[in-house]
Amino acid sequence: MKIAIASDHAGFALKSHLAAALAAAGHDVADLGTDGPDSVDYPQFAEPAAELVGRGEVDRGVLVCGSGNGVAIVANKVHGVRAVNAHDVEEAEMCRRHNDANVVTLSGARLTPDAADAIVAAFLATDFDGGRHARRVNQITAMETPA
Ligand SMILES: O=C(CO)[C@H](O)[C@H](O)[C@H](O)COP(=O)(O)O
Repeated sequence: MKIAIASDHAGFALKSHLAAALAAAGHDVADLGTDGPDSVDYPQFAEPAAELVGRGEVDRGVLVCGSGNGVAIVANKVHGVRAVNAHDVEEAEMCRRHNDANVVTLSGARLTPDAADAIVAAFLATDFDGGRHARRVNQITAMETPA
């Protein structure tokens, strides 16, 4: 799977771990930074990664900041993106099954690498249920201004 990944400084350590783990698992990972622990502004990194998802140039996005909230807010401004801040495996599964989420956001401050690995694995492996959920996702898409 093609995956865009990005973080700010507060997500840098977890993002680095996830980028390496996803590449080792055979995914095609586009790491859009940040590239170190120095303080940066999360919109500068989350937006380009989310744009790749919105344009269909990658299959999914993984974004990390201190809480997972800032990058989720940014990603959800991008046309075609449905981003969810997942705190556990069940949330990751449900955001795929019911919301067809294409970006998962994570807390670099609260998640262990093992917990994040499990969340991302569930996010990548879980299919959209469709059916009544497709009707609702279509209503969300209809709210977006044209690209
Ligand atoms: O956007 C956030 C909060 O929703 C992220 O957690 C950021 O990483 C955080 O705001 C960064 O804060 P810092 O004090 O500049 O490290």
